[in-house]
Amino acid sequence: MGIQKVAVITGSAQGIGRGIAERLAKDGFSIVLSDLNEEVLKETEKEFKNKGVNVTSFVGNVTKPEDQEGLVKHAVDTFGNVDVFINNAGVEGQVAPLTAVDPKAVDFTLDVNIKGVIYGIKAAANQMKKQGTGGKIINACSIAGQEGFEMLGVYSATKFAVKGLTHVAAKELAPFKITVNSYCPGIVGTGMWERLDEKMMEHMGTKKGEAFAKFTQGIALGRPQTPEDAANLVSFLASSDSDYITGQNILTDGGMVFN
Ligand SMILES: NC(=O)C1=CN([C@@H]2O[C@H](COP(=O)(O)OP(=O)(O)OC[C@H]3O[C@@H](n4cnc5c(N)ncnc54)[C@H](O)[C@@H]3O)[C@@H](O)[C@H]2O)C=CC1
Ligand SMILES: CC(=O)C(C)=O
Repeated sequence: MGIQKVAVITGSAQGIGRGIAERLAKDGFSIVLSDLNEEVLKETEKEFKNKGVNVTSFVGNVTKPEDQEGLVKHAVDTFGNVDVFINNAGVEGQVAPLTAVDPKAVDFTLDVNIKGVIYGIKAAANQMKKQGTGGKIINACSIAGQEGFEMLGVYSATKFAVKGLTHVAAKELAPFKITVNSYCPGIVGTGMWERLDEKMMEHMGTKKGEAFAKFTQGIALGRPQTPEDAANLVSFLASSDSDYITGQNILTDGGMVFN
């Protein structure tokens, strides 16, 4: 193999982001992990190092443009360049009908899920343009970016925004051979769904585990998704096999939302 390509993944201390980082490491990338949660991030970095992965980490908040610039700078200082940048970090925010949304929760969810992706695209694309060798920007969308889900109105709106940003960035960056796509997972058993399940207890009158089970019943393939399932798609989007694909928001949900 030639020079190792470099992949940066936000929100990669745990959950889907960690699964993506593990897969891209197996695919031969040098890995830049990044997260707000320093403790879990450092533990994950240690585990990757113990497995022989060429890895570094950066503590950062995706809502802060200066952190996104710092993340890219850290990747370049450590490994020389950025080939793939994955805007994975996201939050579920409040679970509530639109008649009960809390303005602070709205701001928080929009900040992380929309502004975080905008600033990530900006920092990554400017670096890739400077390098002049193209690149791949990959965003975390969701089934909720393809169909609105009740009680998840604000979250759904942010994921529809990610879908739109993916279209725009793909058009603007195509002249520089930078492709921009998103992965749209379904019901993935991570910390996010543990919290969603708990928050839904209040509004749906469910017991622990019941909301997750109810949503899972809607999956044609009959099982919840794993981070590895989502990472399989991201691996393809990060590879040269996806070179002729841009501006697409691709479902990986076991058959839940049908386009
Ligand atoms: N879990 C699911 O069922 C689905 C998740 N997604 C999306 O996939 C992405 C990853 O989700 P999960 O791994 O399930 O979530 P998670 O909550 O398990 O992990 C998210 C990670 O992002 C980090 N993070 C949160 N806010 C951050 C910020 N401001 N700056 C930097 N890091 C931050 C957290 O510390 C955490 O390590 C999110 O964008 C989510 O919306 C999409 C569809 C389904
Ligand atoms: C977390 C998420 O995107 C859904 C709809 O499950």
